Amino acid sequence: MPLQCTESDIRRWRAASVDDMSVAARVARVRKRSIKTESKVRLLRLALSMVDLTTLEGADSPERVRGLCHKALRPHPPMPELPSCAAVCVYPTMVATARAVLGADSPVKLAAVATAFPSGQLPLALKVQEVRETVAAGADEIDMVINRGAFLSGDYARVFDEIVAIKDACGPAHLKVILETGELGTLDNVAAASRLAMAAGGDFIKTSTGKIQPAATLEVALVMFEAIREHFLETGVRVGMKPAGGIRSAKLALHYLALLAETLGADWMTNEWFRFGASSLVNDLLRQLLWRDEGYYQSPRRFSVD
Ligand SMILES: O=C[C@H](O)COP(=O)(O)O
Repeated sequence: MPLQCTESDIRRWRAASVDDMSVAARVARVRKRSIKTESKVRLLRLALSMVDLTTLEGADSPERVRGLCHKALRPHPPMPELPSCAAVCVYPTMVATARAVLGADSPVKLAAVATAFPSGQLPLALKVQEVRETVAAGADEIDMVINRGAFLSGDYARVFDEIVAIKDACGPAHLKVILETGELGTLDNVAAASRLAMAAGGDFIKTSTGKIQPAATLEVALVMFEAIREHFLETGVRVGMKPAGGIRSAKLALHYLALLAETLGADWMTNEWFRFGASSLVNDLLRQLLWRDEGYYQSPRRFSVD
């Protein structure tokens, strides 16, 4: 029997209420924090190990995806001691190509967006079929989008049931549930959608597709961290978090990690439980790491294209 939600669950999610002022104040405090040199190097390396290196363009080609996989495996070949990225994230049509480069037991996971990414506007049966075929082609992780139309018109049960069906279609693959927070309008809605997605079985909750503005923000991430913390306290189930879209600087990545550390703590400070969805963050992390090593910033031309 598939997981079901009750009227009382829906009432609880709908009642989610966020104090926007206190969220803004906490984010402002984190932005002002400075991080000491040694911790900074450690955190830059950690951030590198947490990147889902992403390409989601109509112009994606097998060559581009192969290059992305090599970059994720070894972000800067002259420094083989650097960690690999957590995953590559591609469209379903590119999964077989990526798997051929990564190999069977890769340290870099293979994530694919599915469920008619980014709009999600396809009948559920076709979304389920897309997910099954994408996992069969070799994806370790599926990044699905929620049905925002249903969510915003108040049909929470439909959003819940779709996530349950997609989770079932994932089989052994991990499921990340993209809320597309830039379309949800309020932080209250972000909190409600986070709770709903976790209750429906999402292994991760993810902010955005990267196709809608605003994408990830620290404010939205804080609300989602708090929802994850409450879910863990209530159920004992740990859920991961993936801010995605618009995270391009090492400085911003470190702000996310500071917020993560003070909200969810050390247990979440690993790529098992936290990822950055980003197409062009890696080179700025590398520039900062090499600056620490060599004392000056490298030209972006020194690195392969993100
Ligand atoms: O999931 C990841 C996003 O699509 C990447 O967005 P970005 O190109 O703004 O880094």
